[in-house]
Amino acid sequence: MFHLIFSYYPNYSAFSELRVMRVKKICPYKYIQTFTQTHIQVYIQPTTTTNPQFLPFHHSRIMVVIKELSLSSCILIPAQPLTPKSFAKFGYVFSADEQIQTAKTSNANQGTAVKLLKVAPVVNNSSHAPSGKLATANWNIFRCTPPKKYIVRKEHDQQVYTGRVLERHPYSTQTFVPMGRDASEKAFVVICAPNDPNFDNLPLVEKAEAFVCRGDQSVTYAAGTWHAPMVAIGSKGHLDFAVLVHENGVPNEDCQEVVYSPGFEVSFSYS
Ligand SMILES: NC(=O)N[C@@H](O)C(=O)O
Repeated sequence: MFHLIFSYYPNYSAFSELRVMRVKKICPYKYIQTFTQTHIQVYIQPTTTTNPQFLPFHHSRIMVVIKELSLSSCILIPAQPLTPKSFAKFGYVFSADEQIQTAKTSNANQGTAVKLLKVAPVVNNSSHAPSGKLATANWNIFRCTPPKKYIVRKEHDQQVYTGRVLERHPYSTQTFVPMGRDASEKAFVVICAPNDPNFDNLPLVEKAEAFVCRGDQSVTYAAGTWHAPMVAIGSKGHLDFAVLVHENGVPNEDCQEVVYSPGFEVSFSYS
């Protein structure tokens, strides 16, 4: 009997070479990393020695690829600095230093805190989901490792990240709050694309935009906004995010993905 512990959908034939693997004490995650950003399924065959605590994924996680698209030409997206204004078409940014001048505020904590009110929405539209299964608000933590394999350093400190996936959470906002990073750091890159009304509201990747984000900025993707999986940058190792999203456990309603071949490129710099 096999357990599905991590499920991505293949977008190339290598998946057919995937062997069902016996879990030893290696982390199957390393196995997943041998694939590029595509979708694969990794099964395990529990053995008597398999101790659940060694299983990195205690439950199956289905990412549903709704489309695989070929790009006829390379798309290069120059990243811009993230600000509430520059990101407004895709969602919301909260960053105390930027919003303390503009947000509605009140006193709190017996006068020892300034409370910035309603700096970003929290949306749960799961009542409109086909399954009718209501989602719960979940705080998850994403420990993001910079995808060094997909970032190439060019001349003049230019970095180019190649991404191949855009995804959306059709019925929920998703907020990423970086933890433990300084306002002075360029800590992560977010990539978003508008819907293409002429193509089933799939991403209009030619109009995608990218944003370099500081360590004190949080982003909220509006419900249904196409975005790339989080891209941590820099040389400080992993970047942890507290992530708020509504999930009902129905894969196609929690997260839909579009996979591109070849990928799109995002240029950014650390200076
Ligand atoms: N790809 C991926 O993990 N996306 C996350 O936003 C998620 O939890 O769905």
